[in-house]
Amino acid sequence: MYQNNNATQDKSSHDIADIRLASEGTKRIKWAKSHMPIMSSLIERLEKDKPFKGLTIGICLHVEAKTGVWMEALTKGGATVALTGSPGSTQDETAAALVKDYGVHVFSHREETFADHIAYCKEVLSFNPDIIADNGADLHELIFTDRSFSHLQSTLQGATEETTTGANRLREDFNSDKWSTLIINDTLSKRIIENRFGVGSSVVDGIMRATNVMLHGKKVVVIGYGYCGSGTAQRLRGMGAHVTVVESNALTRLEAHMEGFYTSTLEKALPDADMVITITGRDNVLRKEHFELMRDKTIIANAGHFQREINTHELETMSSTQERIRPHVTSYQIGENQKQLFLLSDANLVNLSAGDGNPIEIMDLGLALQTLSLERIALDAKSLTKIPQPVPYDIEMMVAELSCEHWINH
Ligand SMILES: NC(=O)c1ccc[n+]([C@@H]2O[C@H](COP(=O)([O-])OP(=O)(O)OC[C@H]3O[C@@H](n4cnc5c(N)ncnc54)[C@H](O)[C@@H]3O)[C@@H](O)[C@H]2O)c1
Repeated sequence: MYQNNNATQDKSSHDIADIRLASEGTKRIKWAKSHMPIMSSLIERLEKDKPFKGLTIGICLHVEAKTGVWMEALTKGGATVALTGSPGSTQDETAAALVKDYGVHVFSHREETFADHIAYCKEVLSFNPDIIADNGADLHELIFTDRSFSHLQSTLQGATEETTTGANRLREDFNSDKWSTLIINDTLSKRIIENRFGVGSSVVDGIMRATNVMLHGKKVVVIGYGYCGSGTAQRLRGMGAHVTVVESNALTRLEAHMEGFYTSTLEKALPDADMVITITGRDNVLRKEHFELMRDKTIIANAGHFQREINTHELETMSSTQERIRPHVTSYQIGENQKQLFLLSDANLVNLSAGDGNPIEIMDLGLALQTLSLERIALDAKSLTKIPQPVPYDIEMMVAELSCEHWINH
């Protein structure tokens, strides 16, 4: 078993589905790396410079092949890494490869529940990380709320946070001034390139893989027209769907209108929809009263960070039977007429659960932002103010220039 020098020694080193899947996972990671020129060049440099030597990094990010390339960058850069993912998005092959071939302490498996996820976040924090890289602020929350980890409030050198949801939680719920958290999602490059273009196309891909249904001519309601929702609405329109946007912010709704989308309220839009997608980052967006309005055979999916955008408990309670009819489709029978509603991927992020998540090249850019942010914290945390804040501008511009070099000028 891989020996970790910095972390607590008398604890399990990993918890994954099946170590025998490692060779398949290593192939996936190598395929991803072959399309990640920015990360490949960073890996070469970090292996020489070793900026993370002696440091333990605790990470929460989807355990999939592109993340695997990031793990290679951090371990070759000298770090001990403990990693967990999110419910529904873990590739068990990648998890096995990271444990066996990359020496990462992985706590994650495909079928994990949200309770498992929190237990795994605790496993990661029990390695006493010097730096954390978070996804949705679950690691941050534990450091602030669980006494077992409160000592990290004074020892942590810094953190990154990947998502819109995590950024909202850090600013609205925790308001920490104990260390700097660099918010990857605050960069325009992540918002525009990843959220708009990457999420837009991968959500369409995930829905098509999950259902195998045609999108042309379908009436699709997209709830939330932020960076991810607008990209998703655009890509769905490109596939021939008739898209209606439901957006709570008046200015953003106006933007959707100016882009030529129908805009409406849930009450008006749902009875006529073939498909409904939530992508807001907020809880309980779809509830009992909304399921009641939907017609027979409506397909429902979530692409926002947390499953709880859709109240699956209320959907279960109001249905007489539930049946998994395809690997990513559950049918709920509802009411006297036995209306069927189809929920994709148990309301987990449909692009990561039913598909492979964002295209590889897009995550080459996003993970370069992550890597350089962690390097800045490791080498120069004192230059950063101790609050949640954007990634330093020079890092964002460096990654944008590298992307131009590899995507356009090559
Ligand atoms: N699936 C993925 O791969 C992926 C990638 C990045 C981000 N995300 C997640 O997607 C979600 C959205 O991210 P974003 O960057 O687009 O955020 P954003 O803040 O840019 O947009 C969210 C939009 O939803 C609207 N909204 C909020 N509550 C609403 C409601 N009840 N009804 C209608 N509209 C509502 C807001 O006004 C806002 O315009 C977040 O949870 C984020 O973490 C997912």
